[in-house]
Amino acid sequence: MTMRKDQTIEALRGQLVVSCQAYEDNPLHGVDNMAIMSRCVLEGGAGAIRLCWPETIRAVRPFCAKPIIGINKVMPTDAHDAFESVYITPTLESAIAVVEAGCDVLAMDGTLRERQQGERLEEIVKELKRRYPDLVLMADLATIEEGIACAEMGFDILASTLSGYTTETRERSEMEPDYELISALKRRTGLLVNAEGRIWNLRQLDRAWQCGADMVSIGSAITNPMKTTQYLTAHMHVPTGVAG
Ligand SMILES: CC(=O)N[C@H](C=O)[C@@H](O)[C@H](O)[C@H](O)COP(=O)(O)O
Repeated sequence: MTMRKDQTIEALRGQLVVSCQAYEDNPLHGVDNMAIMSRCVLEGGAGAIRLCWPETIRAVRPFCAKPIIGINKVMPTDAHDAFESVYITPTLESAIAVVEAGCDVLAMDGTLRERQQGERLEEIVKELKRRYPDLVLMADLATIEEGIACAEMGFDILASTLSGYTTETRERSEMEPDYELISALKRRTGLLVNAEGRIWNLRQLDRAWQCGADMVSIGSAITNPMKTTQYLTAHMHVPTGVAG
C-alpha cells in the first residue's frame, strides 16, 4: 500500500480505472507486456489500474503513483464450469499474496458461492482488515443480494464485475453493462460503487456514471485487442460483392 485508506478512496472517485490483464491464451500474456500496457493507460489518463497476480503488481508498482487494484485469479483445479467457479482472489492466501506485492485495493469474489478450500468470505474479510487496516476492499459481484451482504461484511467498494459470469446471471448480454445492478448497488447500500464489466464505448461509460457509479473500470475494450478484433470480425457486415 502506498496511501492511507481515505486517500486511496478519494483518489478513486470519478476516475476511469483500466484493467490490464491477459490470460495464457493471449499473445499479450506476461509481466513485461502488462507493464507496458500499464504505462500506456497511465499516460492516457487512467486514474487507477487493475492488475492480476503478484508478479505483475511488483513490476508495475515502482512506476505507478496511482492506486493499484490487485486481484489474484486462481481457477479451482476441479473446475468444470467457469460460471460456477470462484476464481477472483478466492482464498485468504491468494489475497495476502497480492496485498504483499503492493496493491492499494484488493478485489475479490463477493458472491455467496462456496469457495475454494471451504473458506468463508466473512472470515477472510475479518482477517484482512485485522492485518491491513489501510487496505481498501472491493467486492466483485453479480447481484444486489450479494452487494447487500458484502456491505454488511465491511467491504468498502462494490463492483458489478461478475454480472453475466455466474450461473444465475449468465444469460445477460455480452455487450451491455448491468446498469440496473449499478443503480441498485448505489441506491440500496450507499457504498462506493465501481461499474465494471462489458463497457465498450463512451455511451455506455457515460450511462454508467449516470447510474450512480463512483468509479468506472474498463478492461477488454482498451487492453484486449484480441477480443475486440474477434468481436468486430464476427459481427461486421461485409456488403455482398466485396469479399472475393
Ligand atoms: C468476469 C471476470 O473474470 N472479469 C475480470 C476481472 O478482473 C476481467 O477479465 C475483466 O476484463 C474486467 O472485469 C473488466 O471487464 P471488461 O473486460 O468487460 O471491461
